[in-house]
Amino acid sequence: MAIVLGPNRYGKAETRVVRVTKDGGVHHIKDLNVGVSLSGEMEQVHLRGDNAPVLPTDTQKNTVFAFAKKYGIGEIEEFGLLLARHFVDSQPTIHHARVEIEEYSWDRIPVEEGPHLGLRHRQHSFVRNGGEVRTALVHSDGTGGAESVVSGLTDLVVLNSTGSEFHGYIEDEYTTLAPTDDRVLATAVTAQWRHRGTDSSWGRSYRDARRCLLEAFAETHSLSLQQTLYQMGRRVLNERREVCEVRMVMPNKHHFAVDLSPFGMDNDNEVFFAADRPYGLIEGSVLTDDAPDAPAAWN
Ligand SMILES: O=c1[nH]c(=O)c2[nH]c(=O)[nH]c2[nH]1
Repeated sequence: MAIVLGPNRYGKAETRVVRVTKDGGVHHIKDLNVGVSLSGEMEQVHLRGDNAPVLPTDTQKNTVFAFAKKYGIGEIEEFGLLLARHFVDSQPTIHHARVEIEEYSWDRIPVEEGPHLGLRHRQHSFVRNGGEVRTALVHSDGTGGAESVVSGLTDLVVLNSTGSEFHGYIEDEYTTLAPTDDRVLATAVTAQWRHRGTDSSWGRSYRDARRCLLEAFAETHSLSLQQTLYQMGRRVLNERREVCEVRMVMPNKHHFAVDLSPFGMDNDNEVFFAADRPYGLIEGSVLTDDAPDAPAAWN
């Protein structure tokens, strides 16, 4: 029996880099969490501990900081491509780079929240935006080689307080769920969308895709979260032709109407118990029929 080395990769996970760009007194902030993962000719390090082909993960981390200074941080897809191409192009032993980025957004402290703040402070004081996190996943075999870009977001928390039904499902001997023609539908959307190419107007594309997800969630009269998920993906694909596949993960954040009859009160879908677990977990992808197969893009 022979034993061989299987697929492997290595890198520095979760480098937290904050880049402040100073335009006179006006500062801008980019706050990222960057994961780098490299693969290539790594037999000898695994088999013999010979580190000759290894670009240390410490160096990978330093490269993230150095590139933040040297090139600044624009759209995260762009920064991901820049890093991924650099690792493969500069190191003969590295054949593939995967760069995963999360972006946390900061807002300037708004006038309503800090009416007494002077202009100087408004230029360099920020409040963390508690909303969703923007994401990017880039794969590159180097400049001119195979590449893929997947954009996305996590934790986009949305709720429809009506316009949602759920009935007509299988009823077996264990079913207790009552059918409903009016319920709260809430979820925390994780969505990722795969681009056909590697040069897009990343910022515009992101904002539009996010808007499509929100509009479709709000506008779909839902008979199930599965149906809503499909409509959300469909909307992105219809409006953003540079995107060919959308994958979504949506927990059903159940809101149960509380029985207030013991207190002599009715409850016309006004008071809910927001359960945190267990929750239904709805996952699915929506793609165009000409979407090229690209399982590696999601790796
Ligand atoms: O939108 C829903 N989809 C389901 O599959 C499901 N199952 C369930 O119990 N409630 C719901 N809601």
